Amino acid sequence: MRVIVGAAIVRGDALLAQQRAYPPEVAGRWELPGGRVEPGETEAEALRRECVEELGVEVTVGDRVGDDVPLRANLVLRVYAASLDDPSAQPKALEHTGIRWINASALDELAWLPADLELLPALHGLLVGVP
Ligand SMILES: Nc1nc2c([nH]c(=O)n2[C@H]2C[C@H](O)[C@@H](COP(=O)(O)OP(=O)(O)OP(=O)(O)O)O2)c(=O)[nH]1
Repeated sequence: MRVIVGAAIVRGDALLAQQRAYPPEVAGRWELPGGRVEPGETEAEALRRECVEELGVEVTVGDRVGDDVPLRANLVLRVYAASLDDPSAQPKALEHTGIRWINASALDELAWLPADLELLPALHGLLVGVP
């Protein structure tokens, strides 16, 4: 089983989402930072690497969020909570069209990738009770 890892980065009352620039079929859709786990990497290492590549920020990886979402044969999306090592850091869209910090009320309105829609209840759970 191969794994795509995603980071649910929460700061204050908001979750970071990024908008895909490619491929054309999914350009404009929103997703969590992350990507493929490379050989020899742990899932947390892959997430830390992807957050540097995609956002230019260092993160600490926490607990799993939700269940694995099947993407295709032998491939799943697996999400972990994460936080910015420097809470004042400004993540940048280095490989994406843009990023947004979204609060619970806007979570359901974004044009998420289909797999991410299945994670919305779990992502809401992360933002519940956040002041
Ligand atoms: N990163 C990420 N990928 C997701 C999410 N939801 C979802 O269906 N995917 C899919 C889209 C892609 O088919 C795959 C990850 O592609 P990617 O382009 O981010 O990963 P990568 O950098 O390792 O891939 P590549 O450039 O080597 O092809 O997982 C999500 O929330 N975050």
